[in-house]
Amino acid sequence: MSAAAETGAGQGATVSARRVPRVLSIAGSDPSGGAGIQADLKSIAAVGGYGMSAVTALTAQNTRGVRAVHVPPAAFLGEQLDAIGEDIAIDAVKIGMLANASVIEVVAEWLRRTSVPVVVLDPVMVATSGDRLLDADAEAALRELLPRADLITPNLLELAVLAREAPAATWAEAIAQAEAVSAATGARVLAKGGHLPGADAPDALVHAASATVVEFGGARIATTATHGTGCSLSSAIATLQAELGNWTEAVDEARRWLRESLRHGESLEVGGGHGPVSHFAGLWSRGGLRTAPAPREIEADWWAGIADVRGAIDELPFIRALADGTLAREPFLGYLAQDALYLRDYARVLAEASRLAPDAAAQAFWANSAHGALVGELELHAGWLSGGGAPGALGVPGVTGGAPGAPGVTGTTGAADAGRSADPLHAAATFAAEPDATTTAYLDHLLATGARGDYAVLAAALLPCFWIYVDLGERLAAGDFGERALDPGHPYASWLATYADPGFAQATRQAIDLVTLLAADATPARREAMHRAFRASAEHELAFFAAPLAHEPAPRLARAASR
Ligand SMILES: Nc1ncnc2c1ncn2[C@@H]1O[C@H](COP(=O)(O)OP(=O)(O)O)[C@@H](O)[C@H]1O
Ligand SMILES: Cc1ncc(COP(=O)(O)OP(=O)(O)O)c(N)n1
Repeated sequence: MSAAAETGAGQGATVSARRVPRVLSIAGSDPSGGAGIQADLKSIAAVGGYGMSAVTALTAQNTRGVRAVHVPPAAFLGEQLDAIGEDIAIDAVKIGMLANASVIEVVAEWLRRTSVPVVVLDPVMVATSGDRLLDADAEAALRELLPRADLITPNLLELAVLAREAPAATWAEAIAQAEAVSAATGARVLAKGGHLPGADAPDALVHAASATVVEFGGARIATTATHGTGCSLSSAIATLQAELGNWTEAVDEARRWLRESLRHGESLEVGGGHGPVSHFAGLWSRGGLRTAPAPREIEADWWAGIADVRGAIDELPFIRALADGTLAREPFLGYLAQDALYLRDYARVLAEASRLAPDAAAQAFWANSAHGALVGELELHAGWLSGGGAPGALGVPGVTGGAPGAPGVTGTTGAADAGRSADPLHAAATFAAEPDATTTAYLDHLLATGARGDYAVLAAALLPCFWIYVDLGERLAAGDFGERALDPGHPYASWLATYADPGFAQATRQAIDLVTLLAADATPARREAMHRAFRASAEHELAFFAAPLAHEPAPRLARAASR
């Protein structure tokens, strides 16, 4: 029967799924880190569990073999088990090396009075090196313990001992032995083909009570790094069973993880014998090793990373002339005409972000921003472009329009107050101009980012339009560009007022929080892609501000250091 064919008969449905299962390994110590409790704790963590360990025995071993075994008094194992069990709810137990009959008795007695939902028993008898890890006279005690397990995971030689037969020479014989052991104990048995000769390394989950045999195929991986594979597999299965509550799925996933770890074992270069598997290879390659930066760190880092762009914007003749009121009307209106064209498509990209957003709050935020960019902003533009005059006055109530390109704004604008444009979105003058090369380049960047469909990267690309304008507005309002910008008689007073709009500042705060949270949760590669998109948009902002007075010498960009 294939894994997919099993219907779930006898799947151990009593197990309640737990996101981070608390898993106890009762096993021996391998100081070389490849087998025993060391392998168990790594395996439990690697597949998503919280690992604990009660040590049955200390071995002196490395990748070449076992040199000595020391078994502390069994009563001390009992103390370890009680200390854990009396304080911590245990979702699964994995049992490994038990050393002798006294140790087995302590474990059996503890299991009798402890309710553990998942018990996986790896009946460790002899290491691959040939060294004994269980006293010969302890086999009978081990047999007594077997029915306490939900799953037993013997290798080929251990299976033969448990079945009281000669080691299986074929895979079919191994499955037959596993059926016999399952029938005798009531437990599931995982027959393992690791010690079989041949190109395949199959496993089979055998359950006599439900007459099911689920086979897991797989080519043998050519590696010497097989030390501790049995320990690692059984711990991973215990953890995954506690999480998934389905033996077939737990074994399937544990095997997929083990095979990936086996493939990377040799690259660890641990020891000259049979080295360990690389328990975290998959996590290391997929998740990265460094702790992700917090949203606030990303905010500071990205902002510092465009210090050069912001500095260059501050020095632009357009910004300086806008601030001190000397900007001629023609370049100002030219700027507004391009900004109107920009906003029309920027709103489309905001709407695309809303479409891609994974939750309702983000969806509403981007949709509201798209609406604000179209309605609030374009009304303001239309007022200037159709009438050619300054709409409204500084501080007109209800003027909640943001800066050019600033979304997230609503309310009556100066243009509406001036009554010049009843329907700005259709006012011919608003969109009369052709987009110039700078506007086209910025929009191409945003539209292409939107079309690629990566929500986080798109959100990062949209952010500079909020952030740079609000920063500029706050500093203009604070007089950083000269007192003239605060003068109600300034020719562009009502326009400058929109830069410092509190509603826009609030929307910008939301956008920063949203994007930096996405970046903190992203993989390093994705975070980097977000950062690149953010930086590119910031550079487009600079070009956009420079364009109206492009004949003036543009400031040079001295790129700021960024992480
Ligand atoms: N070279 C290999 N390639 C692929 N899988 C392997 C290899 N060696 C062992 N395994 C797998 O590792 C797990 C442990 O098996 P095994 O080595 O038989 O047990 P033990 O480590 O208890 O002796 C099984 O899932 C087995 O199929
Ligand atoms: C302390 C300790 N426990 C168990 C083993 C056996 O490990 P296992 O996973 O069965 O694999 P091999 O190392 O025997 O291939 C051990 N060596 N030490």
